[in-house]
Amino acid sequence: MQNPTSTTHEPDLPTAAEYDVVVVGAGPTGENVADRVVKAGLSAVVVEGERVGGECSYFACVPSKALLRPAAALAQARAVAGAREAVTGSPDVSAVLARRDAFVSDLRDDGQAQWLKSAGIDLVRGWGRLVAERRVAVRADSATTVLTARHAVVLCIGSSAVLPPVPGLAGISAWTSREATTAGAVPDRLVVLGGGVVGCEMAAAWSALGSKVTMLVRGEGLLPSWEPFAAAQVAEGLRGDGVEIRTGVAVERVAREKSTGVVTAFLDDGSTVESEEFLVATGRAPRTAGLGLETVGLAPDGRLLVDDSCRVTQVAAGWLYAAGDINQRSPLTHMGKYQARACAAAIAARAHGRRAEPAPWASWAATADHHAVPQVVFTRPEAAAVGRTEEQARRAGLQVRVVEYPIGDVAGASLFADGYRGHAKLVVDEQRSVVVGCTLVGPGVGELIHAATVAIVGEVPLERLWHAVPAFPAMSELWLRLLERYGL
Ligand SMILES: Cc1cc2nc3c(=O)[nH]c(=O)nc-3n(C[C@H](O)[C@H](O)[C@H](O)COP(=O)(O)OP(=O)(O)OC[C@H]3O[C@@H](n4cnc5c(N)ncnc54)[C@H](O)[C@@H]3O)c2cc1C
Ligand SMILES: NC(=O)c1ccc[n+]([C@@H]2O[C@H](COP(=O)([O-])OP(=O)(O)OC[C@H]3O[C@@H](n4cnc5c(N)ncnc54)[C@H](O)[C@@H]3O)[C@@H](O)[C@H]2O)c1
Repeated sequence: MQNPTSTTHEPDLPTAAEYDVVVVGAGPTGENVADRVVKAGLSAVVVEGERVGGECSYFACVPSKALLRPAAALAQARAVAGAREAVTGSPDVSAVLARRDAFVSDLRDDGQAQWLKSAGIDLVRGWGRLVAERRVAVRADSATTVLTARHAVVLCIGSSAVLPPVPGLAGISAWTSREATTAGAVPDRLVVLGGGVVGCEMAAAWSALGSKVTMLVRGEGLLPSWEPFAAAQVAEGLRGDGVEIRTGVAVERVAREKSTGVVTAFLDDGSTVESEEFLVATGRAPRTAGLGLETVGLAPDGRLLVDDSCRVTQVAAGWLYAAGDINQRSPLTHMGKYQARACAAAIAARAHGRRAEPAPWASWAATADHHAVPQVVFTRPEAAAVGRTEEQARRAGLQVRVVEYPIGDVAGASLFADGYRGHAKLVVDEQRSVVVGCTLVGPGVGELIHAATVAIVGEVPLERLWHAVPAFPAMSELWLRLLERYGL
């Protein structure tokens, strides 16, 4: 559409600029919204307060996987006779950290900023704040820029770690996922509070690099929203690597001894745990504080409710959107990028005068959020899931049938690793004869889960899935075995 217009006033007055779309936050979600609307012929500016690329690129997905991969590669080689003999020693810590640093570009965002430019997207650095309908003020270096959106403001500002109200926590320089993914040295001992995905992955990563890790978990086990067998096998893997997992415990207070730097956690069972570092991995919350939501009639720290096109339903006139972690629908990078594609399609369609009602599976509807959110936990063994667990499917009132299979019995798996251990569970909606959920645990299963995503999204009847023949001897022959066990 039109090119952005901009007016520069006296130095102490705000600079004003107008775009079709103003995106706040240049994480994976914001970058994709901007890219897609520009490709659709609209003008776009992205506002970023920290680094272009967001949490994912520097403090989350990328560095955590870079930390985890070397130990996984070693374990894979050690699982194959003939290769095992060539592998000696343990991971080279400084090489692992150097590779991690390279993956996060030493925390510099020049490359991603350059990509924005090459994609025709303007960048305004600074923290954005809503100041009125379709207006975002950005303050940086004592100057303020006011950006006006002709069609849409899209909030893609992500989430930040939640610190629970544990007495003493504020005074011990506790790690959050940011420190856990960027640390430059291996702590002798690390305590991890929380048994979710961050807790499990960081326990695996730092334990493999030589830290003595203790996980403090308030519930009965790890990964509470996963199939119990998957959580149990991840716990078994962590324990096998020397991680101590203490379940059913709460931390009453923490303190760091000044002279030694040692942190002591005092638990509700009367025991204590000491460590050099203490990682809080107890979930994340949207970064809505200070965003100026009240200036457009929303509660200042309130939850943003969105429809399937990510349009905020509490705001009249439909100009405000929220995509990615901020809307709490599916807080994962790939789902944020998916929402970005849907949201951008909706904005572009509406800008061109179409209603773009978010009907299920329309290109402007993030329908998969409700049915097929894949996730891989990169522990050893890996766990991968998509769709509903058996319990979730039953709670949803579906007529459920479950099929399970030991992945190690698949020829491809036994060739992949000697004595391969893994397990698969398929949840079938009997009424429609379609897969609604799948959970896999075992080495390399992260690469197998997409087949289940395709089956769920495509609502492929099992009788037709039968004709999707997996190659021999690949691990994906698991699909044949599952369908045979189902009775086909
Ligand atoms: C340790 C860890 C590991 C993870 N691993 C994975 C994984 O393997 N796979 C996966 O799919 N997901 C993973 N996640 C989740 C993933 O990081 C998030 O889902 C993803 O980053 C969300 O993207 P986003 O664009 O919505 O937000 P973010 O990546 O958080 O980006 C938001 C951006 O907005 C900016 N911003 C915020 N407020 C403002 C403002 N007012 N003005 C201007 N800019 C602002 C921020 O600086 C940031 O750059 C992980 C998370 C953690 C913590
Ligand atoms: N591989 C991946 O896909 C990946 C990796 C890391 C993070 N992530 C995403 O990042 C987000 C954050 O992950 P996370 O692990 O921090 O959150 P989470 O919600 O997955 O897990 C938090 C855990 O902390 C526990 N907890 C909460 N309050 C507590 C307290 N006061 N004391 C003790 N335990 C407490 C919860 O019971 C839960 O088990 C999630 O959306 C996750 O999916 C994804």
